Amino acid sequence: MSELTVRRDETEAGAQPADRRLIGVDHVDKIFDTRAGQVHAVRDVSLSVRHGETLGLVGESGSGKSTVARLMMGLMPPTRGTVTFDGVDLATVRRGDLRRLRAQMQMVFQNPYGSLLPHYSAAGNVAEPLRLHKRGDKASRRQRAIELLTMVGVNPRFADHYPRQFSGGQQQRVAIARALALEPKLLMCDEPTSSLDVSIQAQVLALLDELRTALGLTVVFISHNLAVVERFADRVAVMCLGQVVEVAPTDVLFDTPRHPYTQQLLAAVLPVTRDPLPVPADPWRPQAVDLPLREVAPGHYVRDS
Ligand SMILES: Nc1ncnc2c1ncn2[C@@H]1O[C@H](COP(=O)(O)OP(=O)(O)OP(=O)(O)O)[C@@H](O)[C@H]1O
Repeated sequence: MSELTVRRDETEAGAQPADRRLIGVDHVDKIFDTRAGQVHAVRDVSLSVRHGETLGLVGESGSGKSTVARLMMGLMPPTRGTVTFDGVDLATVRRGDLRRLRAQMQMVFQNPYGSLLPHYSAAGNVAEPLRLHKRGDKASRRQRAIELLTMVGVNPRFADHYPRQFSGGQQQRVAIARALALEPKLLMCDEPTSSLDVSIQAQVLALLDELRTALGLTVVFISHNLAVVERFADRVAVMCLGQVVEVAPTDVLFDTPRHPYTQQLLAAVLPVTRDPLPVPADPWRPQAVDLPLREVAPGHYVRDS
């Protein structure tokens, strides 16, 4: 790791001192060139994720959540700005070092079946990252895969079953076991329960909850389901039209949402479980504005609109 370029970042809106950040996203834009023109998917996003914390990322479809997730994982470069992982600038890191860093960031996807290799058994799927990263021999990888399957609640008797032979919830457990195989620091969960039945969702969330505590994982949790985010995240960032419009500790954001978009988002879903929040008389219309986040209370940042 000594050859890695280490950036000591300044702090940013919603951020922590550099040494407490596992992920640092600083003034990042992402523009996609498409045949129909440019898509400005992410605009001046600054976010940090502390070691061991769970950051919830919410916002309507197309607001840029998955793009931010992919940028955080170094799966594509930002058009502007910097992304750091454990103090390392992902844009300047060497290819081999990036590969090693990527082992520390693993993703759990919405569709577990689509994310598993259909012709590999459950144990084969879980052992695959170990094989790719040349960890251990075949027997020890299988042994480790079986331990991981057991840890996530898959009966090792089914280790040689194929993904199609499992239920959706069990498939997601296998996918989680595979994500944990390389002992990552970061688990990027992109709608990890959206494709599952409600009762199964609760079980998978409980599992993720146990694992993050037991393994000290840092988690970025993307979800449309605000009730889940409220339960699961330590802090929440709200995205709209490619921008982060508000960041706050979860209880603060849900109790006192300050940005009109956040207020509308919460008002749209929360009356079922909480007292309804007032809907602004003149509903806020999303606009792509380039204004900085303002700190309205300690740790609570809002974009002026
Ligand atoms: N590879 C790409 N090429 C062109 N445009 C893209 C690409 N990826 C994302 N976009 C566009 O960027 C914007 C943000 O997309 P993104 O998938 O990040 O949003 P999202 O909030 O994750 O949405 P969803 O909740 O539906 O997954 C959208 O307008 C999307 O069409």
